[in-house]
Amino acid sequence: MNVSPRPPLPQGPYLLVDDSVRPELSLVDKAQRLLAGGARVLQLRMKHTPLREALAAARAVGVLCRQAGAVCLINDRVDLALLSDAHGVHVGDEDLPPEAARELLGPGRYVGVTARGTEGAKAALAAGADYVGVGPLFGTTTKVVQAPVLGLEAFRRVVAESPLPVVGIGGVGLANIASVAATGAHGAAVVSDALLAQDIAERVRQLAAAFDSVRGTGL
Ligand SMILES: Cc1ncc(COP(=O)(O)OP(=O)(O)O)c(N)n1
Ligand SMILES: Cc1nc(C(=O)O)sc1CCOP(=O)(O)O
Ligand SMILES: [Mg+2]
Repeated sequence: MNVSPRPPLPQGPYLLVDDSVRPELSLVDKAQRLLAGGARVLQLRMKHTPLREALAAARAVGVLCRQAGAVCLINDRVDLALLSDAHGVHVGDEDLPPEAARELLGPGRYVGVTARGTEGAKAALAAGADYVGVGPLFGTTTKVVQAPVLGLEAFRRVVAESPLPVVGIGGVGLANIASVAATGAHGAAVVSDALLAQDIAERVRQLAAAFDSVRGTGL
């Protein structure tokens, strides 16, 4: 029985609204395009945006997500999540510890945590997380990650052993999202494959269709 006051995070593609990819597009524009394609989970990742602009973007994207019925998560910043009434945060090793994020956010919002393996996933559960972002699943040029690429087989083991839903991240795109879904992963986080597409909304539809084509088939 799910006794959590938070509904489970929607399954499938998990889209990042990242300020480092397609910087010529505003964060709000990116979010609108992703949501137009049916994105059900957005994470605002704003590593290069001044804090005041980041707060404004978080508030605007939060409104768009609520209108679309999508979950809005803020990368790193619990303060921005609270001020923008976001649905939650995603934190990693360099951010507030998940226990502190949970303390500030209370039981009604999501806390996602980065894990590099099964032990990290178990620790995240103990710290009050709702899901783990596990990567880098494949090679990525979006971020320099100080951890080895897992590959599908190691990732599959983490998914099988994790006590929390797993969202794979790093190099995920249309070419491989079905194989990520086939591991049993709850979600697949995508940055560049969606934002660099000529038609971002159409790419999100294609990503969701590819994920859904595997989900439930036991492949
Ligand atoms: C879904 C998801 N998983 C992992 C990460 C990485 O978060 P973190 O380790 O805090 O690194 P930065 O994104 O802050 O560079 C993520 N953002 N989302
Ligand atoms: C933000 C981030 N975190 C990662 C991790 O492994 O922790 S990989 C990553 C970037 C993912 O971008 P793309 O989908 O363009 O490969
Ligand atoms: Mg972080």
